[in-house]
Amino acid sequence: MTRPVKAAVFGTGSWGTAFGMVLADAGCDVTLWGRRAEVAEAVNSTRTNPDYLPGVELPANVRATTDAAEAAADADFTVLAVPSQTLRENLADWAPLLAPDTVLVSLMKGVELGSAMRMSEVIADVAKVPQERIAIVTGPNLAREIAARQPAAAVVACRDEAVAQRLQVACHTPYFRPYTNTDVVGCELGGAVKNVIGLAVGIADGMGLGDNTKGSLITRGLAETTRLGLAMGADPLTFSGLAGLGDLVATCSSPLSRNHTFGTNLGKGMTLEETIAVTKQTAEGVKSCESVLELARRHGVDMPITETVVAIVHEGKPPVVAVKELMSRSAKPERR
Ligand SMILES: NC(=O)C1=CN([C@@H]2O[C@H](COP(=O)(O)OP(=O)(O)OC[C@H]3O[C@@H](n4cnc5c(N)ncnc54)[C@H](O)[C@@H]3O)[C@@H](O)[C@H]2O)C=CC1
Ligand SMILES: O=C(CO)COP(=O)(O)O
Repeated sequence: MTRPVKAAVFGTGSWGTAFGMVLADAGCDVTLWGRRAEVAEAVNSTRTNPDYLPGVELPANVRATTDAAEAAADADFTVLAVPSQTLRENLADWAPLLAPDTVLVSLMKGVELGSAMRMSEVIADVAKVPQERIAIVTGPNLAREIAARQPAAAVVACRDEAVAQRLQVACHTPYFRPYTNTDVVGCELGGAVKNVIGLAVGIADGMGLGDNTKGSLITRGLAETTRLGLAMGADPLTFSGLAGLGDLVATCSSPLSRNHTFGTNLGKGMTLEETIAVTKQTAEGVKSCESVLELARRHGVDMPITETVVAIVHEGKPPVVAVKELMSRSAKPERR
């Protein structure tokens, strides 16, 4: 008899835990690694993660540990679900513990500050594994909705299509429908930049602006994401798929999105410090807007919405002034 697929999930935040549940529902044996003993204990003794997914009962084939070696042992898939800006440091500790042929799976939607590396690049750099053994999961997947087993589609991307297909099987459930893609660059950029556009839409919502503004920001946000993607070798069609438009729509529409909510608080007039103080979870766009802008500059790509978000979040530009400036840019054809 073959043994069940084994998955280790590093990070017991809301998405690590919810995706662990998806893998378990798909038949995998799942071990969550968490930093805090009380979270691991709660998962093992009450089958819940009260800090991150209160009220959600986890399947019996999910357990948790604070011992990284124990989590990593024999894992077919090693899933990484920590904040993008701590991944390098975290993975440096875990790399010596990884099972020899494990596939590393990134759930993260950010770009590293300083290096402007995508998460799959950070993984390759730190764990010294080829891109063919690195996959990502992305798409419109708000953790709380997935944890409620509401239907959603997703993308599993890997340069090696056979590896993407293995992961697709490992996380396919009646409520979670993953599609494969080999355009890792496009899928990762879609996930990271949608957080920046989610901040912009949140700011507009907080200012009391309506759905025309939202529709315009989503569409022009997708246009600047696609421009960057093309310059970086991505397939432009990826951006009209789940990793692009799909995730952008979910994030920009939902009060469950931390990036959207963060932007809304700023748009209502809270300062950056006040907004950070009330944000208990990772809002990747707050830091990644700077690394996305760095990528845009390196590749000579115009990303006016991203630039505006950086100016509001990090340079203290008042949203009202920023909107005026964005609207008074020189007129141009839509497709350029
Ligand atoms: N929550 C969601 O709906 C979704 C989140 N994502 C992405 O997944 C990634 C993780 O997000 P969430 O789980 O939602 O975040 P979260 O804020 O809920 O959890 C983050 C986890 O990382 C841990 N952590 C924080 N700092 C750490 C450090 N220095 N070292 C080790 N662990 C640390 C926290 O203890 C927590 O377990 C992000 O990149 C996010 O963009 C992607 C899709 C959906
Ligand atoms: O990526 C997400 C949904 O797909 C979650 O968005 P937030 O990180 O903004 O909550």
